[in-house]
Amino acid sequence: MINNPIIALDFASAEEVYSFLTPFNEPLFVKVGMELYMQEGPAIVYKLKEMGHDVFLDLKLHDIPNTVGQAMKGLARLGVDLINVHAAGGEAMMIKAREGLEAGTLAGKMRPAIIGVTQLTSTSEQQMQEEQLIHTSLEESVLHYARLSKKAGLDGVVCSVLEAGKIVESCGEGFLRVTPGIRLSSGEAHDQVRVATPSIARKQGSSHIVVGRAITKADNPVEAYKTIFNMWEEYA
Ligand SMILES: O=c1ccn([C@@H]2O[C@H](COP(=O)(O)O)[C@@H](O)[C@H]2O)c(=O)[nH]1
Repeated sequence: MINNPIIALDFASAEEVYSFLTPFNEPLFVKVGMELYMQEGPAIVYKLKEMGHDVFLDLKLHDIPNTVGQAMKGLARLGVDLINVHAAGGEAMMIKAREGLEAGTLAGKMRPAIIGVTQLTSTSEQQMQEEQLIHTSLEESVLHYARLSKKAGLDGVVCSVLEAGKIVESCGEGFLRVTPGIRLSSGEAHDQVRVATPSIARKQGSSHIVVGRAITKADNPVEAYKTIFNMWEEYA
């Protein structure tokens, strides 16, 4: 799996995706999230793979173990490169998710890497404590979910840049730290709380960054992508 910045294709239709991607003229690492998948279904994923892009299918599954396992078995057929579940679903759910992916992956193909969402990058410590009734620091909660994801045999986690370094120390360099909440220093945070620039992400231990609006809403998305790519690569 390449480690180029992952572009979040948060669009409402396939047409918008194609017109966004046309000026890039190169294979990218893209993310299909709930907004796009709920509108366009598996067809958009097949099409992006056919176009030569790496695909992160960000559906954040969270249900009972059997349901998630069976869903993953079906999703494995799409041939994506990276997929995720909510670590809050628990160890048994994550094990079933991984086993479902293994069972559904077509012969001769690699199973997608699977990662657990720890605490969303839009969550603050205060919100976590008050709304989830988790009485520890946000960092400790993220680390707990990272260790649990590793125990369940997952390949890494979604976390913010702020926790990435501690996860390397605790789970090792080979365990993925996929970090959304990426902004240029001049950029608006929008609904994100735990944010950082691409350079800080690289220095603090992210293995991958996910970037949506800083690219998709830029006046010149190709230029914005190049800027972010260069900041990310500079500290490799
Ligand atoms: O904790 C999480 C998990 C997933 N996301 C997703 O990443 C992108 C971020 O978009 P921006 O426009 O760069 O804020 C978006 O698709 C989220 O669903 C996340 O932000 N945080």
